[in-house]
Amino acid sequence: MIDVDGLSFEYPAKRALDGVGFHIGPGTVTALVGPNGAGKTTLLRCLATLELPYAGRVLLGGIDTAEEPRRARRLLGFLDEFFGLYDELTVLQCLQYWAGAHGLEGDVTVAARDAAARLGLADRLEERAGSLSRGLRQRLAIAQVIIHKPRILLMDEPASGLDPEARAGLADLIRSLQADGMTIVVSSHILVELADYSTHMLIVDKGRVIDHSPIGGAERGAARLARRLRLVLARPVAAAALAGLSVGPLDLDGEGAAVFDFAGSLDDQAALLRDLVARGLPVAALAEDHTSLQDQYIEKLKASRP
Ligand SMILES: Nc1ncnc2c1ncn2[C@@H]1O[C@H](COP(=O)(O)OP(=O)(O)OP(=O)(O)O)[C@@H](O)[C@H]1O
Repeated sequence: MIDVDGLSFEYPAKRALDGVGFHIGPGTVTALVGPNGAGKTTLLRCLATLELPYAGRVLLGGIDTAEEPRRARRLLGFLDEFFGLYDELTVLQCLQYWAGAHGLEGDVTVAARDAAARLGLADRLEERAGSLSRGLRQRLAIAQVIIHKPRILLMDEPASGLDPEARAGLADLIRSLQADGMTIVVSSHILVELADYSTHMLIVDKGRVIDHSPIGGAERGAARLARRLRLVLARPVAAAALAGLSVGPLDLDGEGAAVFDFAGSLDDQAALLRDLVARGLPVAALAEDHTSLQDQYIEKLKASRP
């Protein structure tokens, strides 16, 4: 759905992207991560046709963005890190305006109300955008860029300024947009949250792609079949004590912890826990592993540096 080849971009005194290439499949959610100044925003702006690369190609749904930018833009929703709103308009008017600007057919008010409801803004329709709090402005900006149900959604730091409840709401929204078939790229520094909904991680550093891989093993991929679990034992045990488990052999580290992909249901997870306890193992925890994305990121970044 997104194909990038040999992409380079330079600001007057800085090469921000240097021969970037990758392929993003349809229906995936890609976490775009990297240190400050790595080139994430520049990359998203090139994908969104807002910057013209000095070398390389970007294809969106097979459309070359340099040759047919207007056609490519119809596939796109883009949330800029520093977005602007029409402060004098109400929430409803902002959304009606964007629905009209995208040439939506049918009743723009229905589309506007629908997008507002998805972002928890249904009771704010008559408030002026200029009077909204930072987090509510962020939600309105997101509603604006999904109102035309784009096939590709690019978001630069969408969680910044959102309170914890709204961030959880954003994760739910991203999952539901993915379920609608949208291909999504999200740049963020909050890896624990990205792990909640991303299927792939694309790491950039110093304008280059360091790594691009599915999160939690290839079989997880877009279908999110497997979850990553972390087992923690109160003390290390002999490998033989873990033989014959339904998940196959587990590789305990020196402190008695193991991280592994688990394709079963929550009932299967409960059965695994019962099995571990029945074996007399000192189980301190068996839960979804939310730290692994951060660990993977740090490891891959370190490995890429001399
Ligand atoms: N308008 C600009 N003019 C000159 N240099 C720029 C400009 N915008 C970005 N840069 C430089 O290009 C490089 C990439 O910046 P970019 O904003 O794409 O990084 P980023 O990964 O999004 O960073 P952050 O995580 O801090 O938002 C940085 O070295 C930055 O200083």
